[in-house]
Amino acid sequence: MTTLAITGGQVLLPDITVTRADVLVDQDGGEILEVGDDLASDADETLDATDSLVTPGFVNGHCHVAMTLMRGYADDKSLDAWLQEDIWPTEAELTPDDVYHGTRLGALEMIKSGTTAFADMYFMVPNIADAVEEAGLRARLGHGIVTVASNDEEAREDAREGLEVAEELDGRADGRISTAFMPHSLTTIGSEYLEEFVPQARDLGVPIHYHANETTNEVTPIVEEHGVRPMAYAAERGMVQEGDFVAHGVHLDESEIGLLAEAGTSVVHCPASNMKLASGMAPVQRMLDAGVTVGIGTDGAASNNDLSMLDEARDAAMIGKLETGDASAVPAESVVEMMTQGSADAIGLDVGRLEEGAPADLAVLDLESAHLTPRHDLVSHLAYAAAASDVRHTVCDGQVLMCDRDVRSLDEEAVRTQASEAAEALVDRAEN
Ligand SMILES: N[C@@H](CCSC[C@H]1O[C@@H](n2cnc3c(=O)[nH]cnc32)[C@H](O)[C@@H]1O)C(=O)O
Ligand SMILES: [Zn+2]
Repeated sequence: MTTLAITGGQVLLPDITVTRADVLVDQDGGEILEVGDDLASDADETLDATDSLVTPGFVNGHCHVAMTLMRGYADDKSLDAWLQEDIWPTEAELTPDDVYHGTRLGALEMIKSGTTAFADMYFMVPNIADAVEEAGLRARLGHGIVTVASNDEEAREDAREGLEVAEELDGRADGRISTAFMPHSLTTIGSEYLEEFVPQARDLGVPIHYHANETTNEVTPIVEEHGVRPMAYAAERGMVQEGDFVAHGVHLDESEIGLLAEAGTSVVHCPASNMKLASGMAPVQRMLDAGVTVGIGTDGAASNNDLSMLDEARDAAMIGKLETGDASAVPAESVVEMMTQGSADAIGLDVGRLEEGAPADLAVLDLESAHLTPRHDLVSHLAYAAAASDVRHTVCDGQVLMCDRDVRSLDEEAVRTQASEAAEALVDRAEN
């Protein structure tokens, strides 16, 4: 057995308390052997964690990773205008190579900011899987199905691709890749396609993931056309079941929150995207009170504009207070729980907890900086003060992806150069 020890640090435990401990990892099995005292002695490799905080790797519950290529390309617009005027025309020019390079760039950013697992909805998913495998990350991937602008044949082809991706990529990268069936949203895919294809996804045994209730424009048309709220509409089509997860859930009423809680369908909260696109404020504290599993996601880099879960955690805490008018809502413990266990549970990965037997996915944050001084409460620091650049080591599945800010699984320089070139050529094609 090859072992890795992370020594001398403060460790964030599953009950969201911090204690002084070492972590011993079985690298072959990718599993945590022990969290305790003096575990260093005969490990094959040691990562120093003195004056550092060891946390579970952060879990980004909803993303479109390859959209890093469009970071900063179209800002300051509402969701509909942004998608229709800028994003979709540019995405129409994306090549499989672009998606690969954009995903590698996003993976690099995630490794550098302590994220070890994510859920992703995009297209050309085999190229995404290649980049994930190379980067050493863990992911739940799916093909985003949109039928609004297609004829029947194209729509069914797109839905079939969603099924194929879910079936064929599941288990790739030594099991680090799993899949889901991903209709884009309740308003961008026709009801007849949901009725035909959701049962087939159920037969594959994969979860279903989609954007829901992100803006009022995603609520009103469903109420007008079908006479029920979107979550009831989704439930009627078999899309609100245990293990399913929706992105956003901004405009949810009490009946919908109750439905999600009862079904065991999770919500991935994307606060930065919701603020930037002026979509609204999700009722996160009410969802938590009702027993809904809530995770946190960045959404794509073009509506955020970064993939740092630490930024997202702070945004979640801040907007949670603003939404309720109560400064005790969505406290530090809740956001730290949501960015680790909450997101992991939402996307159905058995990660997010540093304990014996758990997958060895973790991040180590350097605490020796002005903005993390003094150290009254490290959970508070994680939620409110820590930044992506504080992350010094990242480990996924027992493998060291970054050591002392040096990324091992990817050539940082090459990834950035190739992604920049792909992004420039992409925008050129889209504009000419
Ligand atoms: N098969 C579809 C792609 C769907 S992937 C997921 C889509 O979600 C888009 N997207 C990114 N952020 C958001 C958001 O916040 N709400 C809705 N859609 C988004 C993204 O640009 C991408 O087009 C097609 O060929 O167009
Ligand atoms: Zn999204």
